[in-house]
Amino acid sequence: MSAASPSLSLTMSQSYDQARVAADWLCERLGHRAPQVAMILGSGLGDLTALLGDPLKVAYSEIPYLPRPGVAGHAGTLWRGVLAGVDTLIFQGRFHYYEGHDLATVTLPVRIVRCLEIPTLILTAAVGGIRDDLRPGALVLLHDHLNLLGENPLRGPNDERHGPRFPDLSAVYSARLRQLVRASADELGLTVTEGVYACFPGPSYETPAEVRMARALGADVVGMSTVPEAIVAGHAGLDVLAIAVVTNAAAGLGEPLNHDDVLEESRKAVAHLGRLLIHSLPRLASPPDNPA
Ligand SMILES: O=P(O)(O)O[C@@H]1C[C@H](O)[C@@H](CO)O1
Ligand code: HPA
Repeated sequence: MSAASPSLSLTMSQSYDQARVAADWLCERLGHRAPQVAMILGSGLGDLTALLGDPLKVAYSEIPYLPRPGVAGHAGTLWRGVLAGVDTLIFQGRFHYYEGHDLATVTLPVRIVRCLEIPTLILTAAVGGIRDDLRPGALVLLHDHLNLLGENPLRGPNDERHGPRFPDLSAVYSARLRQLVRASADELGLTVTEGVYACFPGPSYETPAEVRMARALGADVVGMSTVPEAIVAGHAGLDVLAIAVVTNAAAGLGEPLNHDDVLEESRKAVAHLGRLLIHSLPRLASPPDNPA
């Protein structure tokens, strides 16, 4: 049932059915009680799974309909365990549009999270920094995005089981969750800023002119993921937090780019991102009317 090669285009209803099958399969394998929080880990951030206590894991290749990630730094393992007392599901690795997948496949993990009835989704990503203060290692909470993919994962007939035809994305990145993380960062003495993510299709890094365009459009960071996942999560009514790790100055603003350097920088950031998650996760997992 799983595919190693890029998939053909799926309708939204087919992706709902696939997510339902995968979620039911995961309930049998990892337990029927819904985890409190789900995370999708970006390039080089896989070592965050070491924070999990009592971990259970399953290879993506075993999960119905999930392809194997084809990019270094994306292991392709799904974990369930306890992080700072919070029952957490972690996708160690994501699918990117540039790998050749359609956006339904890219966002299948998000649909699975919805089918598992997990209310809160934390997206993480490695990014290039455009804003002058964003040096490698900086953590940026996304408060908005520019979808420059030229595609939208919700294109095609809408399936109301997923969400409404015309979802409002004006608050897709939860202000409440961002505020909780900022409070945790303050208590830990960590610097965290906010910014706008511009999503390019990749796999080539942006040109300097594209980075200047993204800056002029209001972007603070650039990347090749996260936005399709956030759109689908917003459509499905999930509470979304997105944390970007700056791994490099965006093209034209620093050194030439390569993925090995991106991985090296994001692996370095695991330590402080991990501290931040350990501190903030109990608050993020608490219902708004019952703060931890
Ligand atoms: O999965 P993320 O967005 O963290 O990965 C970034 C974007 C490309 O896949 C890759 C470029 O180095 O890292
Ligand atoms: O500069 C970048 N551009 C796009 N994606 C990235 N992922 C890490 N750095 C970058």
